[in-house]
Amino acid sequence: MFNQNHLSNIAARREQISRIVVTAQQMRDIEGRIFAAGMPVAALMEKVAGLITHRILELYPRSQAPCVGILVGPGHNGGDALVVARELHFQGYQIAVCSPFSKLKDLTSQHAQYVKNLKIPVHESLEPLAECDLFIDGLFGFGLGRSLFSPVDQIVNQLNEWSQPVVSIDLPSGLHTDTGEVLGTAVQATQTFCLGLWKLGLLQDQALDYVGAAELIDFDIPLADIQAILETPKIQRITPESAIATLPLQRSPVTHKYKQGHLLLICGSRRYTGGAILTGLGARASGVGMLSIAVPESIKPLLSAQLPEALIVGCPETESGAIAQLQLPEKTDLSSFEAIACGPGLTVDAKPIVQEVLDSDRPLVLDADGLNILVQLDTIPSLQHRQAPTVLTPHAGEFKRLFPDTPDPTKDRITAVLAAAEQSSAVVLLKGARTAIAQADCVWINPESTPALARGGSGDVLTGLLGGLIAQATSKDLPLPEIVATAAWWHSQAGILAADERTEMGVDAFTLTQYLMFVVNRFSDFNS
Ligand SMILES: NC(=O)C1=CN([C@@H]2O[C@H](COP(=O)(O)OP(=O)(O)OC[C@H]3O[C@@H](n4cnc5c(N)ncnc54)[C@H](O)[C@@H]3O)[C@@H](O)[C@H]2O)[C@@H](O)CC1
Ligand SMILES: [K+]
Repeated sequence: MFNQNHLSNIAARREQISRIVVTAQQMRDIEGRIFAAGMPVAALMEKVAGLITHRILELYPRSQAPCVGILVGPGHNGGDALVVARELHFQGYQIAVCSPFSKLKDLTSQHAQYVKNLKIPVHESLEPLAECDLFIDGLFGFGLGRSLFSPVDQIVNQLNEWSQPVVSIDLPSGLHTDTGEVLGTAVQATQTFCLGLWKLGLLQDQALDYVGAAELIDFDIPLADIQAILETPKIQRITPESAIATLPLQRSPVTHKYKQGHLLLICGSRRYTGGAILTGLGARASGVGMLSIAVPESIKPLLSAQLPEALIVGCPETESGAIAQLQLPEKTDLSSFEAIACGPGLTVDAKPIVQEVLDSDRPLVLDADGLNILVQLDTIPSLQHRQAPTVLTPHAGEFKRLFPDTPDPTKDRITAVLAAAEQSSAVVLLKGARTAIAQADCVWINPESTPALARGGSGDVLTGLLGGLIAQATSKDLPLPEIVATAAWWHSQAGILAADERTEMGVDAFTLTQYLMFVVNRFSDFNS
């Protein structure tokens, strides 16, 4: 009987699976449970390779890629590749195999034997595959334990030089499964079919030049086996569903502006006026009920002209044009706001202001010069004194200044951001191509972005957006790191949308603010 419930359970499971990120060891343990439960290793390899073959038939039809070169390593990644070789052979592709290892795991060796018996040519070197239109990289998967050495490193370098399309099975051979580090050399894939669950290394910035378009091949790992293994750190991919679920999309029919959150932005200086405007426009897009923006008195008219709906608070300024002192309207103090976001364009001359907001009992976002001043005030003790949550939004340079004692964020961003969150008790958002957000022992990774966002002012937009979301969320009791994750996702999706329409060169920070609302519109169905 047709069971609608069963189908929606399958869809929900797929979505859950797409959020999970694993290390090599976790994958090995999960795989171990499946095999211990009775799934034959060979059967699983057949299933996975069948799914890969199916995608290759769709993406690279025989008419476009008649001749396919298959690179085979010693382990089960090589076994997968040999099954794909066999199946593509039966579909009429012309196949040539390069298998440079003399010793193969048993199952891989059996597949190699059968492929040879089918008269598919198997070579030790790559040269005979020079005329192939497409390559399948099955050299190493999550079992790679050390740097590539001769002759495999030369094979990989030669393959990269040929610049033909390459499909990597599980991950590009040569990448560390957890850190994404290049171990000697690595395959530059056009497409990576990640098997079963997302491997952490594919979501690390340093891997991105090698991964190409990444796609998950879901082979129905039972959720119970995953849950039995995954403890901490818990690493999650942000999905449209998870992001949209945290947005304050629905308002009560009877409400008023102060019930929709009141955000205080503290930003700008005579030197940096644009940062304040962009932060304000980011906050505007968040839908926040009330927006107050504290700036130096002399730039108040500029802000008022750009953000007529906001309450612009002109403050006394230093000789250099930074805010000298917060001068809030009568009967208002910092506790009047649901959230404070502070930093863009401040200059480091606004040090007393940052001290004041750190001392407040309000949720606080610190960015840009707010972070530079925090370093001067001594990061960890300043944060540990806080009575309310703090969100820090550094890029890698600011991160290193804030947290000199964590692992290098350019080598392993996830370990670094986890260490920073643990040391500071703050929510730390480490900006990058794959922005990572950590609190305690949990990390959220934004899996999609665009280099179009590598542009002055786009971080200011994020600060405003984030502040506005936090201000709205406090009344709704939503978990803070998930709101931060949503802001990061929303911001990057707006960049993607804008770049699609205007090219990557066309996404200046002001334009970005204009695309934010379209993202919610486009994805709001995910919430129903
Ligand atoms: N996890 C799963 O449930 C599944 C895994 N499968 C495949 O199995 C793969 C993992 O298989 P394996 O554990 O056999 O690992 P790999 O196939 O990644 O390779 C490990 C083998 O390479 C050798 N090796 C490691 N580093 C080397 C180096 N630098 N130079 C030379 N040799 C080196 C190891 O001694 C070992 O024999 C996955 O990536 C995936 O492709 C699939 O077959 C089906 C399902
Ligand atoms: K591979």
